[in-house]
Amino acid sequence: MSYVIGVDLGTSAVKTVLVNREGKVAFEASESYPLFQPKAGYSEQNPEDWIEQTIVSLRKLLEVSGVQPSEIEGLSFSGQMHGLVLVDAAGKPLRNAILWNDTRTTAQCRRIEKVLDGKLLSIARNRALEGFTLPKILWVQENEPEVLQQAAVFLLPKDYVRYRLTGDYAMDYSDAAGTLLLDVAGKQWSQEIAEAFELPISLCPRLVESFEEVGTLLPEIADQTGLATATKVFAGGADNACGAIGAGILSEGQTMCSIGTSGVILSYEERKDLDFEGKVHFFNHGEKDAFYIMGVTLAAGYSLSWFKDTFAADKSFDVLLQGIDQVPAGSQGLLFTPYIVGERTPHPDANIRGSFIGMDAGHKLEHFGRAVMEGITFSLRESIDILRGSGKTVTEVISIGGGAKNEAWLQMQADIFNATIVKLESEQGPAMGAAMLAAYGCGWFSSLQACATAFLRPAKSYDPNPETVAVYDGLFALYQEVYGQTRSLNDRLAQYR
Ligand SMILES: Nc1ncnc2c1ncn2[C@@H]1O[C@H](COP(=O)(O)OP(=O)(O)O)[C@@H](O)[C@H]1O
Ligand SMILES: O=C(CO)[C@@H](O)[C@H](O)COP(=O)(O)O
Repeated sequence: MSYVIGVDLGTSAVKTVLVNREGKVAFEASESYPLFQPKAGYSEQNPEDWIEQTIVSLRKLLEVSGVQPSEIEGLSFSGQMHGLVLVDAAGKPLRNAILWNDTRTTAQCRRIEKVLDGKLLSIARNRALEGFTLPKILWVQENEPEVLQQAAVFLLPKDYVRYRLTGDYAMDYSDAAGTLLLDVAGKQWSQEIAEAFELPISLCPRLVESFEEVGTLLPEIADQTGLATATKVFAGGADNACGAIGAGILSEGQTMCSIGTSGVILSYEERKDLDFEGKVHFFNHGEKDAFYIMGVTLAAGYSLSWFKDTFAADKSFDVLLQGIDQVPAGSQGLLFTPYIVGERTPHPDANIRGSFIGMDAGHKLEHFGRAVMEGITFSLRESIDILRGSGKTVTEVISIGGGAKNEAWLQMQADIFNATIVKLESEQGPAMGAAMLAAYGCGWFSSLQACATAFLRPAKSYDPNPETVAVYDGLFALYQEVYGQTRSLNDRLAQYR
């Protein structure tokens, strides 16, 4: 039997899947690593933690599966987007990685808008948001100039891991699109944007397609993981592009909901000249010359894990969520907004923070748990509404990520989105998408679409219940008011954080 491996470098953990020629996940492994928040709004990881845990995860995958290294033909990656890894001439990281959910860069976003004005949207096709990479590079330029001076190249998280596994620098278009330095439609680094901020273009690595073979494993990595040096390595893609591939979002009209640390509503797009005025992100897909649009909730799964860790640390997710289907839709008047690290879509606002509105003495832990899940899902509904408002029809949504593990949450998505929710056999969308890039790269299929047809199987679907849809429609209107009503309060509270 032959296999491919997908490595998903997430924010909470690295997940690896071993997939056979039929698309069956033969084995999966996961190793977590810490997130450092030295100040409010800061979010960093140590790139060395990614390397150590990726190696452990790959080794476990081989040991537990008993598969022979020679049976594994290829390996590819999916990675958390936007995170800045600056490396020196010897390939050593110069500081911790600054992650996608770090919001320290508001001043740099305003600088980008002032310097580039309308050019930003016409070239990079996205607004200046705190999470993107260029504002992070400018933050280092302004605050740690000695670090930027020593930098030979900047990489994104999974590109750094791939570099350590193969010894080569590269970045694929889908991940490069989230830097604000790429001419998204033209598929090349923007000299104009780099020059506007006095950044040498040599800082940008070689651009490749997600399914392109970029090397094989270094002997020391083969030694540590048990894999063969001949294993082909394919570039891989941004976790949302890979999630889309792993959910089969490969043609017009298909929509995905991903609840990982962040939350994403994503729709396939082949028209490169569409203008959403920056209301949603517009990025290159992992499929050649295709694109996708998406809206992002910064703290989706993260709101639930924050809630669990803070108020029910002794409980597993399954135990915490056990009683929530006994609580009626609307959590008996308790509303939550998931702005605990700021927000992106539809409110690009680093200062806004979350709220529980309507707390009553009768509310129990399960009301709060349900309200948190409803608030996260309402936030994602805002992105669904933007898609619908742009003329797209959303009647079916493929749901992936950690949030798709819970049945009640899947039904809640159906009722809040008023669409049928489909869960696939594996909710490991991004890791599966990475494995599919390797399978296609190895020549197992003539296209990613053909690979999706062979690999992806629906497990269950959840239809909206019209009565619950009506309840949620009413509550959603109230939810939408909370941002405006709490905005100025949060601006004034910011000084106390
Ligand atoms: N059993 C579960 N039920 C509901 N939600 C869960 C469960 N397990 C994990 N989650 C949610 O999924 C999130 C992690 O999703 P995952 O896709 O693994 O994230 P990432 O790729 O960002 O590391 C957690 O923050 C949590 O909110
Ligand atoms: O910033 C974005 C997308 O723009 C996030 O979606 C990151 O890519 C992190 O993803 P997860 O760790 O939640 O999968």
